Amino acid sequence: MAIECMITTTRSTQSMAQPPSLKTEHKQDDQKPLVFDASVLRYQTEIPEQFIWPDEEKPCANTPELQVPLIDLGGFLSGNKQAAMKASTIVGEACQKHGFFLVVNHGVDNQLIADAHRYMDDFFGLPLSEKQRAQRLAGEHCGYASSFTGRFSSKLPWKETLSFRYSADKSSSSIVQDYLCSKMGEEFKEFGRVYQDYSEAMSTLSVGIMELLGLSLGVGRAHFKEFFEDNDSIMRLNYYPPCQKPDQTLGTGPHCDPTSLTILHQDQVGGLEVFVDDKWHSISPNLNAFVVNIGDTFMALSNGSYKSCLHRAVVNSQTPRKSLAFFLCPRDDKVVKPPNGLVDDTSCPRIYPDFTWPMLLEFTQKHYRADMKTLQVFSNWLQQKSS
Ligand SMILES: C=C1C[C@]23C[C@@]1(O)CC[C@H]2[C@@]12CCC[C@@](C)(C(=O)O1)[C@H]2[C@@H]3C(=O)O
Ligand SMILES: O=C(O)CCC(=O)C(=O)O
Ligand SMILES: [Fe+2]
Repeated sequence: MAIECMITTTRSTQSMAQPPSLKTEHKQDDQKPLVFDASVLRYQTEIPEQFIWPDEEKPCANTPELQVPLIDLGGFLSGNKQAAMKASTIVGEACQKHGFFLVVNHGVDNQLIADAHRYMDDFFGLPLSEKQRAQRLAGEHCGYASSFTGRFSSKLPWKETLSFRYSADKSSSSIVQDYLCSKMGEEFKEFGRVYQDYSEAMSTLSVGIMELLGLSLGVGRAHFKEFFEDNDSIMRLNYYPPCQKPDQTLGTGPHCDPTSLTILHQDQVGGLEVFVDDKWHSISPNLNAFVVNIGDTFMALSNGSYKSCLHRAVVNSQTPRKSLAFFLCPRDDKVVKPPNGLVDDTSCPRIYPDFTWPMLLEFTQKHYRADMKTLQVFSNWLQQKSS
């Protein structure tokens, strides 16, 4: 394995040694703001230095494929007990190792998935000034972001994103459509409807997967299902334009999702990588499958037994890549603590303190450039604050 494919522990140890407030990165006032406009950048032979990643984090050639189980949800969703037991055992093994698995026969309409991809092409194909009608504002996590140019000044991701909030609360049945129309105009009504429907489908699927995770952890189907039934989640459209120097940059830098569960649909281009057994592995595209991964919040809910694993996305010089990510999050007031069945004072003591999702979200947004060990750093910070 090439040395640049390895991640040394030095970096994360250094991060943890400093108070999180020191890790906030500010843009220098005297710098001309950098703009990520793919329609302009594609005509340049070099890429701006802010997008060039350090050698030890650059993409590697010949990444091996990650062996992730393909879970057939068909039997489980239609109430077949044997299928449920089989699926929960396989999912449990994957979650203890790296937290990634694929689901097929998930019940989500293929036409809806295709529409969600098609409307992404329309949106990200708009001129920058039009996309900026939905500009993500400082300190917020929703809206349109062309890279993270306003937020960080180095190791910028080669991507554009459009993010919005989804709420499973009955009184918010058109929250996605209303938000997108309010930002982009009434002509985006159909666009908004597609992502409203898609987010709803993801919410339903994620609650189903929560039942499976509850079974696999031995706490029963109901516990996590009830915890997430009224979820207040985030939907993100990731668009990775082709890059003339794909070996120098990253589409999404190495990170663990701080959220609870991510359901990702990647197109046929490929680019998702996961860090397992000290090296990067790719997850091959499969249009019939969703890639599911455990996030930090669920790692805390499982008292550390299910892993939230480092992942990233690489880009290529030829083809734009798209992925649709639904980040499941609990309602704001829910206390994140593992069920009693997963805690034992002697054999399985609590690893993380109680917190709420807005606390962790604020931490990742305001105090820290979260990447490798967000949950651990956040947890140390909480414990230090309360002592
Ligand atoms: C680089 C990052 C952006 C992100 C926070 C993070 O440090 C790692 C994960 C990203 C993510 C994914 C889910 C939604 C989001 C708001 C979050 O909590 O974690 C985003 C963060 C972001 O875009 O600011
Ligand atoms: O695009 C991908 O494959 C990964 C995106 C991702 O990890 C994220 O948005 O959190
Ligand atoms: Fe992610």
